[in-house]
Amino acid sequence: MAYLKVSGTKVVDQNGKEVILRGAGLGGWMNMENFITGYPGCEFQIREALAGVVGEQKSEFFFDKFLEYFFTDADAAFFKSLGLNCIRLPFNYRHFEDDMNPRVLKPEGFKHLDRVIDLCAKHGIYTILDLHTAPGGQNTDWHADAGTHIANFWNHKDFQDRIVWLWEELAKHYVGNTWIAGYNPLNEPTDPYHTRIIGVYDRLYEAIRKIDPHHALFLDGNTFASDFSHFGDAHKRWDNVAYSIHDYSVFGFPASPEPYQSSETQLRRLRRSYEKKRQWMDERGLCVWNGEWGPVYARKEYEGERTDAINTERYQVLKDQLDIYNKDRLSWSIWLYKDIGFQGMVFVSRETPYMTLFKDFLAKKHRLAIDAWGADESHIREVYKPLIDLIKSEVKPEHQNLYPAPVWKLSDRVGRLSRNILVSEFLVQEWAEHFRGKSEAELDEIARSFSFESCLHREGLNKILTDNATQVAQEN
Ligand SMILES: O[C@@H]1[C@@H](O)[C@H](O[C@@H]2CO[C@@H](O[C@@H]3CO[C@@H](O)[C@H](O)[C@H]3O)[C@H](O)[C@H]2O)OC[C@H]1O
Repeated sequence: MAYLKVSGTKVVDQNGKEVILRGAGLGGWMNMENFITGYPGCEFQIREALAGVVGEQKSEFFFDKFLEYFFTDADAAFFKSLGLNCIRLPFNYRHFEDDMNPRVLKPEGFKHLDRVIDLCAKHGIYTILDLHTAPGGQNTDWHADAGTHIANFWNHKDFQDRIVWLWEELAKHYVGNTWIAGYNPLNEPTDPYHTRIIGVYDRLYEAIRKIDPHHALFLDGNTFASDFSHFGDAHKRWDNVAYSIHDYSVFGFPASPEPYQSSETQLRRLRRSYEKKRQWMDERGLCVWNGEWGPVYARKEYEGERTDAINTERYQVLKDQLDIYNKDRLSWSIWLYKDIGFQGMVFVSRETPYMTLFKDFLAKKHRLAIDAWGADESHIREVYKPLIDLIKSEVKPEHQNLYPAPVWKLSDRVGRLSRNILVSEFLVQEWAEHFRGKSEAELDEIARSFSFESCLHREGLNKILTDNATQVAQEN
C-alpha cells in the first residue's frame, strides 16, 4: 500500500482515486480532558495529584492501564463496522518529552500510539496524528494542558523549537507507515498576532519534509482552526498539505440562541459559518479537512425529561452538517469517539467502578459547571454576572474584547477562566483522593471502566453516521 496524498482539493490514493476520510477523534485518551474523562483542571495537574496520593508507581500503573483499555481491538472493529475509515489521534507532548528534561525522547511515549495505529491498520482504518498540546500552551483553553489562558507557546522561541524537534522524532518513527493518512502538527493554535503561526508552520514543514517527504500535513487555521485570513501566499511554499477547520455550530450546544428547527435561516447560518472558515482554501483551490465538529448531548441525570427533545434537535444539526459536507465531498473527523457521556459515540456506563466511584464528584462538577466548554451554565450564571457587569462598567468597550475574540466573547472569557481554571484547581486534590488506599487490582478495575465492553453506545449518533456511510457509498 502507498501513502495517501493531497492533490488539489482532494485526498487521493496511489492510483489518484479520491479517498474521503470520515471518522472521529480519540480525544481524552493520550490527551485526557476534563469533560471527556471526568477530572477537573488539566491533565498535568491530576497526574501530579494522583502521584501524590497513591505514589509514582501506582499512578503510572493506573494511567498506563487507562491508555490500554481506552482503545482496544474491539473499539477498532466496532468503529470499522459503522463504515468509518479514519481516526484522529490527539496526543500530549508530555508523553514524549519531560519539561524538566527537554529534547530527550521518552521512547515509552510510542507504546500506546503505535499499538492503536496498528490496531486501526489491522481493521483498515487510517489514522491522523494530532499534536494536541505544545509546551507553553498553543491556545488559551484547558485542552492545551498549560494550566493558564495565556498561550505562551507563541511568546517563547524555545517552546516552538521543541515541537519542531518533537515532530522530527515522530517523523523518523512513522515515516514508513502508510496507514497514517498524515500529520496534524498543532491543534487549534491561537496566535494573537496571526503571523507567528505561519513561521512555525514553515519550520515544521521544512523539518518534517527533510525526514518524511511522504505524509500529508493537515494544518489547522488560527483561532481554534477557524481563521486562515492571514495565511496569504504561504500555501505556495507547501506541498501535500490539507487545511483543517473545526466546524462547531452553536446550534449543537446549550448556548444555542434558539431551538434548532432546520429553518431556512438556520440552515443558511450553518452553511455561512462553515463557508467562512474555508473561504481562504476555496479561493485558492486547496484541500479542506474538517478535523473537529459535532454537537454535545443532554443527559437524563441533568436535563431530565427534556433530554430526548434536546437530543433530537442536536441530531438534526448533525444531519444538516453532514448534508453540507457530503455535497462538498468533505473529509471530516467528528469529535468524539469515547467519553463519559457528553459527546462520545460510545460512553462509559454509569454502572462501572469509575462512574460509581466518581458519581457524587461528577454531580458536583456539573453543579459548578467547571467543564466550561459546551456546558449549560445557566444555573450559575448569576454568580459570575456581577464580575462581568463590573468589567463592562469599568473597562472601555474597545478594550473588552480580548483575543481570541470574537470567538471568545467577554462572558466566555470570564466563564472559561474562572470555571475551567480557577474553580477547577480547587477540586484537583479531591479527584485524586478518591484513589487513596486502592490496590493495583482495584486501580486496574477502575481503569477498565473505559474499555469498549464497559461502554454504552450513543445509538442515535451512530445510526446517523452509519446511514450516512451507506448513503455516500451508494452514491459513489
Ligand atoms: O480538545 C477539544 C478542542 O480541540 C475543542 O476546542 C474548542 C473548539 O471550539 C472553540 O469554541 C468554539 C468556537 O466557535 C464557536 O462557534 C463554537 O460555538 C465554540 O464551541 C473552543 O474555544 C475550543 O476550546 O473543543 C473540544 C475539546 O475537547
